[in-house]
Amino acid sequence: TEKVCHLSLCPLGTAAAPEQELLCIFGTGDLGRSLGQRLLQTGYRVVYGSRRPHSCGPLPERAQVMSHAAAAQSANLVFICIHRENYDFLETLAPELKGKVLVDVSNNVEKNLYPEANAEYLQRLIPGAHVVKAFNTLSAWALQNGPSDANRQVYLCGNNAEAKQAVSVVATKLGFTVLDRGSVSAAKELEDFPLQLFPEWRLPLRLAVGLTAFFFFYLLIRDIISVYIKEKKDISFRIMVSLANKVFPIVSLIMLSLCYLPGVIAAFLQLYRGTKYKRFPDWLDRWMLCRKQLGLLALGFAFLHVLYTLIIPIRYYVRFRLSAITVSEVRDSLTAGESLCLMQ
Ligand SMILES: NC(=O)C1=CN([C@@H]2O[C@H](COP(=O)(O)OP(=O)(O)OC[C@H]3O[C@@H](n4cnc5c(N)ncnc54)[C@H](OP(=O)(O)O)[C@@H]3O)[C@@H](O)[C@H]2O)C=CC1
Ligand SMILES: [Cu+2]
Repeated sequence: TEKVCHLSLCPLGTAAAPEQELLCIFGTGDLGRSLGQRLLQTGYRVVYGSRRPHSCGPLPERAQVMSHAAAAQSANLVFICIHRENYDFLETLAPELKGKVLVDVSNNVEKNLYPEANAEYLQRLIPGAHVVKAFNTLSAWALQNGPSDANRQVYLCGNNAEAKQAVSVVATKLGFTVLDRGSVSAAKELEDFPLQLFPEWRLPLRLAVGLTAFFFFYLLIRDIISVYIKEKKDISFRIMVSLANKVFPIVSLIMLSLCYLPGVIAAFLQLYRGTKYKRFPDWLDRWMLCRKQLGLLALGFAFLHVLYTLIIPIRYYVRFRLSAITVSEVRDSLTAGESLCLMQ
């Protein structure tokens, strides 16, 4: 209350702003720097813990750098912006980190690299601290530039409710929406998130590529190679536009039907079972979940079909114009020649 009074009494409001909270960041790498910059912009004070406090790379202005132990002691919340492979030294800091909230932001380069999640490993190294897994689904770039529509959510999990609360307050102040995923046993799942690049698109995309390849080769053999063998006519110039324009609508219609079919199957299944409160079989579940992607791909192929259909008449028109010009020029020169003859 003293600070509030002080502020309201000061007419210009310039003196003594309320003391800002001090947060600690271990590691002065890409992520540590971006996070620190963002925290400073939000109004926090930041202290870095580093192996080389005097010779680390460029850090945001107004941030302090100290040894790990000194930095840990000065703050209650420590972001561990270090790769899991280098966590082991943290064990020696257990006394300084006792009772602190440790935020594990780490990711792995592939799934199931280690038997336990990074956050669980960190908790095992420092049992006296409260580990919270958070921010790992964001990139350093997204952190530095602040939340965008695509990157608004911060997933977190941890065993200690107060620790989670403290981290979610920081995340909210940074402008993110916090999604609590439960206890630290959810950390494995959170660590796998960044490794799944658009998982729901994988199956539909493979299907689209497979269908396109299949119909392309089928039509190539049927329309072009067979004509070449039978009639010795080379119409390979058709491959680029006419043939492609046959493939697109076929693939588009198949994808569209695949988009609607699972809904119909599901409806029949529900009628057959006489209830809608029963799980669908796994294959149907997965199929239902990628309907949106199937539909969007179908739309994409239909769009290509429209585009190519518009291109073909333009091509013919240009060819027609060219031949028309040639014909009229030949005719002109002929008539000119005739009149010359007549004059002679
Ligand atoms: N970069 C990104 O976009 C994202 C990164 N992450 C995670 O953040 C963590 C850090 O990533 P990033 O900043 O990119 O990595 P960097 O390699 O850029 O930085 C890692 C930092 O860790 C410290 N460090 C390195 N080796 C050791 C060691 N043997 N002992 C102690 N400290 C060491 C160093 O800091 P110093 O020299 O000061 O001690 C170094 O700057 C990783 O776990 C990563 O998975 C998560 C999401 C996104
Ligand atoms: Cu068509």
